[in-house]
Amino acid sequence: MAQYSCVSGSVGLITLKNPPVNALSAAVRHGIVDTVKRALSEPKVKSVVICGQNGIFCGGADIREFASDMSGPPLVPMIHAIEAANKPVVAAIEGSALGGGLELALGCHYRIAHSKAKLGLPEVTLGLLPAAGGTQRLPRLIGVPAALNLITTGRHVTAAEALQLGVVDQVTDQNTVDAAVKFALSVAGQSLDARRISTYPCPRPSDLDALFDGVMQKVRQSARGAIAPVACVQAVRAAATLPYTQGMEREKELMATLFTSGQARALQYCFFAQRAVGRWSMPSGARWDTSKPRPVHKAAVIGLGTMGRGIAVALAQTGLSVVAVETQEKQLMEAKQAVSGMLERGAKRRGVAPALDGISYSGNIQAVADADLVIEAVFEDMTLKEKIFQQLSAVCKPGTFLCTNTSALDVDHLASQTRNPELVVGMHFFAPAHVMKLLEVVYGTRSSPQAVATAMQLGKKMGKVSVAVGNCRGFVGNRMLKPYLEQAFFLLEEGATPELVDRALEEFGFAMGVFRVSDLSGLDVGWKVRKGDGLAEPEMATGQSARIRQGRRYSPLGDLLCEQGRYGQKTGQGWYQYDKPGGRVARSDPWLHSFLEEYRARHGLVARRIDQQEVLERCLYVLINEGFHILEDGIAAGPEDIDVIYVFGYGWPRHRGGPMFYASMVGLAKVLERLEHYHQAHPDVPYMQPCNLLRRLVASGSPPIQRWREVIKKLHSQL
Ligand SMILES: CCCCCC/C=C/CC(=O)SCCNC(=O)CCNC(=O)[C@H](O)C(C)(C)COP(=O)(O)OP(=O)(O)OC[C@H]1O[C@@H](n2cnc3c(N)ncnc32)[C@H](O)[C@@H]1OP(=O)(O)O
Repeated sequence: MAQYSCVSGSVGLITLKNPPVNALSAAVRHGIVDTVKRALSEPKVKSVVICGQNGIFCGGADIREFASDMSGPPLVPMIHAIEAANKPVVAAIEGSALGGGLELALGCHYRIAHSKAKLGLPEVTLGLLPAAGGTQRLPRLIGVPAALNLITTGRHVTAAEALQLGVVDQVTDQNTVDAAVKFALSVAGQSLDARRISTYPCPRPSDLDALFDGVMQKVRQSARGAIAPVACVQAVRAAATLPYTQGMEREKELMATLFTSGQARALQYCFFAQRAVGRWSMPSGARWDTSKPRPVHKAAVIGLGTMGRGIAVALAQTGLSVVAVETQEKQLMEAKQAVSGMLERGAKRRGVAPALDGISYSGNIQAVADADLVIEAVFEDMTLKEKIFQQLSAVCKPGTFLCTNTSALDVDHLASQTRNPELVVGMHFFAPAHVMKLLEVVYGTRSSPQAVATAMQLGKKMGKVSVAVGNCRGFVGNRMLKPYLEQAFFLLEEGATPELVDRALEEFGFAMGVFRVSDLSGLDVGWKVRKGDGLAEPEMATGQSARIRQGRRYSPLGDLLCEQGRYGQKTGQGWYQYDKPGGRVARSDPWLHSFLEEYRARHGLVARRIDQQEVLERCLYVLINEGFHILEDGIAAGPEDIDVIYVFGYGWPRHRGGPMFYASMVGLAKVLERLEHYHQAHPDVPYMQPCNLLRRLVASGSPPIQRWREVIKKLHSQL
């Protein structure tokens, strides 16, 4: 709703009220229409101020309404009526003015922002475009290049940048509503002819075609198949080439296509999923709202390899006091330099002072004695980790939380090495740890809710999207990756090439296909794991047993490449070839193709034609199937947890919503049918056997993803 009052004798003050972000719900739009009418009709009112309650102007249209029939006054005529008013209307922007909120402000005659306010048109991140005149007014106000940048990226700008760009007229450190009322009093009675943005001519850059062609090319490249950024460019082009009314028609037309698209549904699902994962729960019933985190002032990192360095940087950037421990002297010296460099570069980018003094270094584990929380980040070697957890348990002050950055190992086993297993949790960061947004917080059977709450809160403080998950081999992300990688290898055996598989996955929207990622992260990483699991032994790569291990189909292709020293980018050769060791541009490698042909001949495999659809179905559906197992096992509390992990940690295209959402869009019955089909064709691949939960969901009519938790709960109660 919107509340109306008359202040300072002649200013009509309209306050948007819809906690928590004053979204423009139908009730709020009704309120605005009514209160604006009232302000304009009251003779004593000479000017108007629009503000939002509780320090936030407006978070835009109410995204929850998009799923239902949109009723209530539409935004476009509402904003036109404000712009057409014959009394000055001033927007008092505190907190955020985003999406429809900024479009509302652009319909006002003046905009005054608090210095801490953020403004933006983030519709593109929801699969939409600013369709309440944003694509037509913003370029008229700040020029085409700047408008294109804001609209196609959806980025939020500070009040200072907004002032510089010309989005706002004034920035204040004082009470924004008071400043706006004072301003409104000063402009009462003045002509508004030059204040209606829709009447401005749109500045036309001389190289208009070149500008739009360049932007369109860049946008298409980075969009990875997302349609909204492209529509945003088309809408701004309409502003630059058509009269305002026709531009508005084009904006509406483009929005109509986006609004009902699957991509918009996926992106809006991601928006809410990202927030839902913060409301974590554990099978014990412990929850986010009943578990109190303990404050962490001092944190420690053990092991300063790539992961440890990134974690130390991320902790220091949060403002914590950090102790970084590395027992190998040479590595410690190198790490000191590397961490300082990372902190300096990060600080420069953010325009702040580097937190160099926040970190102290030591070669002795005793240095962590007074830390509130320790993150172990040494090699993936259980014996080494066991020793460290025993030492930590002896060295640390009572109550210190002991966390492991393992990406797959047993958190319960590590906890059993300590005196207080309830203080142990996994904090699985993704490389590079100071950049990647995802954090898996892994609770073991004995982890206390307080330990989980503390790790989740620390993750949030570090700017991570933290997801609480249960303990199993690979947790959620890496567990699901295993069958996906396995299928990619099998496809090569059956006739595909790395290029074909990668192209299918990249056209689907992944930033990189599976083989390019493997070259980037190093083939030796997986090789080491497979050796540890007793799967990869040199003598096993030949003869009858080469393609069967532990009773199931196995592909030794990755092992064979490693045996040849082809570790990927770092050695200049992997699934592709590179100019030199460390080179980044992947080129098709004739050697690899001959190697695959020889391999197939050796094993009596006849190459067949494999199309992109088979690549996608096999790679993605086995990954999704494992996701259903994870839900069935209670390792993830809901599909949102899995989807957020895949979008933020594994490059799953956000406009496809995450693997579980994607499955719901494809149709669960179809996913089941294809898995059954492939399992029949490949009975020696257990990952293809459809999960019971998937069958159950299909049997119960494939409910929408928002209702899967009910089916899962029922399943768990029957076990
Ligand atoms: C053909 C039809 C034409 C229709 C025209 C429709 C026009 C659409 C234009 C738009 O305006 S689309 C919406 C654009 N706005 C946004 O994208 C902003 C989204 N919100 C945010 O970025 C942030 O929430 C915030 C405003 C910066 C505040 O951040 P903060 O960290 O303080 O809080 P959150 O945890 O993010 O949010 C709190 C709570 O509020 C919910 N919420 C936030 N924004 C909206 C919204 N616009 N609509 C509905 N709900 C919103 C959020 O989901 C949280 O609730 P939850 O229960 O925890 O999920």
